[in-house]
Amino acid sequence: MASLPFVVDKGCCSLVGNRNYSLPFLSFSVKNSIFKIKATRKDYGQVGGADSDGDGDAIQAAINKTHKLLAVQKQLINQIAERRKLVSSINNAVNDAEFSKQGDGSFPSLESAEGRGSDTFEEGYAPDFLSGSSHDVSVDESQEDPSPTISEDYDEHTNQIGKALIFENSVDYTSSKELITPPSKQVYHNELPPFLSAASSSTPQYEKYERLKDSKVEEPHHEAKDVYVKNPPLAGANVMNVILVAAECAPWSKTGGLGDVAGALPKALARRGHRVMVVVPLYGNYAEPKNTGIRKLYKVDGQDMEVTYFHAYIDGVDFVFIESPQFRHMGDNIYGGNRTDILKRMVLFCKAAVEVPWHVPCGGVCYGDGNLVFIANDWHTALLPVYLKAYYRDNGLMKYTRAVLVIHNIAHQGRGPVDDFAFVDLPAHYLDLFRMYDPLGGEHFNIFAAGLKTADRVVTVSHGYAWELKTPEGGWGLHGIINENDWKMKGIVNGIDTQDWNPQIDIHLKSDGYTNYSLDTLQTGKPQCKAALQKELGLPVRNDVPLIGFIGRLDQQKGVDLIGEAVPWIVDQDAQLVMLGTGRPDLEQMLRQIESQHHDKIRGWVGFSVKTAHRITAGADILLMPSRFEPCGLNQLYAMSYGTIPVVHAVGGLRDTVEPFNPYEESGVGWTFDRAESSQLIHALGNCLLTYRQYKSSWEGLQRRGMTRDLSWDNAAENYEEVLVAAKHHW
Ligand SMILES: Nc1ncnc2c1ncn2[C@@H]1O[C@H](COP(=O)(O)OP(=O)(O)O[C@H]2O[C@H](CO)[C@@H](O)[C@H](O)[C@H]2O)[C@@H](O)[C@H]1O
Repeated sequence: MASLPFVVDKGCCSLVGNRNYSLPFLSFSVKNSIFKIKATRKDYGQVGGADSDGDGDAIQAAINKTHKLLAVQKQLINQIAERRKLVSSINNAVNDAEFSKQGDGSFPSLESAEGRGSDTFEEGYAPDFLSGSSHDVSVDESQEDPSPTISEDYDEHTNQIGKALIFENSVDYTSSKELITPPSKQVYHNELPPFLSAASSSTPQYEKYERLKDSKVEEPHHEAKDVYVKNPPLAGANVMNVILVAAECAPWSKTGGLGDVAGALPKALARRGHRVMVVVPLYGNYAEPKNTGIRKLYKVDGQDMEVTYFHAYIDGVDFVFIESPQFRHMGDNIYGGNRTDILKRMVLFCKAAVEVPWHVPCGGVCYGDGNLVFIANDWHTALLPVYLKAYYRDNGLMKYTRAVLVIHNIAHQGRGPVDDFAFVDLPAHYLDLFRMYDPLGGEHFNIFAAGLKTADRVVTVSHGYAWELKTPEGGWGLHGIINENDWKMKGIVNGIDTQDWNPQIDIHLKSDGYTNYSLDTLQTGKPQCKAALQKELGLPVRNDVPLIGFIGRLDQQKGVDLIGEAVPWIVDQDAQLVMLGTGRPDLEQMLRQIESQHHDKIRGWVGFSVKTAHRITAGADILLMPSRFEPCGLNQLYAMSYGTIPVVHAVGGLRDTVEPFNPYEESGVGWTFDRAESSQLIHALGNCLLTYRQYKSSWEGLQRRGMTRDLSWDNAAENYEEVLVAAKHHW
């Protein structure tokens, strides 16, 4: 029997004989393990049509060949199955290591998860408070994406526990000589799922698919970081699904540092190979996210509230936006409204966010609740670990899902009267988690307290702040709980987004006379930015005056009033001062007043402008941060990377990150002072100005050390990973 070379294309498999016979068209699908053999009479006729005398023989020969071909196909199918098993076993080996404590080895299935409503919980697992908590509303048929259905098989591509959501329009997949695992195109329609691109790229099957895949992914405004696709996951066997949940996320929504962290940390975790999602409210009409068509109802204060899920995939991260009338147009007032308004918004947000891994297919596949860790942030999402426990884990659901709570600022706790408990919709015995007493507030309801108690792990944003939180002064009434939970607490210093905050590529320095610069071009680039800033703000354009900057929320925390007290001294120094901020009306008024009193030297910009923040960071020589407390602080990190010298109160993260200048050893990156007092600020700033004016080489050394520091999120992400792993193994 002559060998029959294969001619393979993506849609079908045809075979050509050595006598130019066209052999029967065969197609099969590996999807759902159903194989279809199509051989029409016409096809057979063509096979035998070469020799009319030998029609019978030819047909018989063709039939024999077809049988052989079928055997070959069967063999190929078996090989595919073997490959699938191999990939599956690789993934399972990873998962097994993580889930070895699981007992029966079973995973919670998405099927039961899908049932999230009371009618589909297992008998006896239907918590009263959950029934009606979320309902399927509908999937909008008009959306481009087809409705997902549950596939019959476990899909090893998804690294997913439970049944995978597969889109109906998936194409049949045919074999080739080079066996390629059915491409995720079947499952992910036009994009490579994030966890696959990094986590699984080391397996040959995926590498082959890499070459085949349509490289077009949704990339609205960031460039793809395909560089990561080729590397094996840095996280190794610890690869997991991570969902960061926050009330704000840059660049879409930001009132301060939380937005920056929510926009940047997930990308760093994704670079380590994790499958990472951010869940955030949709406050406006953003360009990037697309409506998934998936809608749900959640009860808040007895009323059904509808949410719709939007999705964007950017820089290896799934961004899921929760749209609801409650969030619409709140972008400039994220924490605004009265106490119960914001409480209800956060109840809705947390209820919807905790079920995102069940409902929202990202690249076609839901995250599922196995091998999953949530990262909640501040009091706004501190209800998430509570809901995870009360609604799900107490009821045998989401058994393998964990929650880490990050403290960015303990000063805001979600406090209210004990009666507020009614809004959070929890079983009565949960009240004790929220009930607090302190001498100032008396008995009250405290959301941060409940979150800290229920989270599997707690992170705060610097080592210094982790220590301060345990003191009565730094814990703001929660120090007792924090001390009790010290065993699960860790300080991790924030990083910075080196794409957004990088003087070499900063998009805000590309116009109006500003320029990008690096360490090599610092001596020309930075003065140019300084001149552009002075010009833009209408200050005298002089390179010889030190330009001092401040950027931040105008409140008690940031110590902006201390700068106000130091203004008479500052203007006597022949220096310029530029302040940007928004917040307390009296402090906003202070900014306006000092500007009008010293119009030739001071600008007080009241408002929120990301562009201006970048330009001040580049154009200023010195950045002041006299914060009374500062959990981490990002502006001093941004300043350092732009060659701008920080002068800071040595507290919290500022102490951790600003090593004081030592003129004898020529070390350090800035100046610090020990007490939040204007006299101390003046003393430190005085030394700084002296060095600026008289010790140029020391100044350049300070700039160089700041600019060459690794301030990226990559180190922090590795530390977060340790916490996530610890949470995962916490039972
Ligand atoms: N008027 C304005 N216009 C434009 N941009 C403005 C602005 N005011 C502030 N910003 C920006 O907001 C961010 C502020 O970040 P910070 O970390 O300094 O403070 P914040 O107190 O909000 O964050 C809390 O969370 C973060 C993150 O964990 C901790 O670092 C911090 O210590 C803690 O208080 C910076 O990106 C800054 O440029």
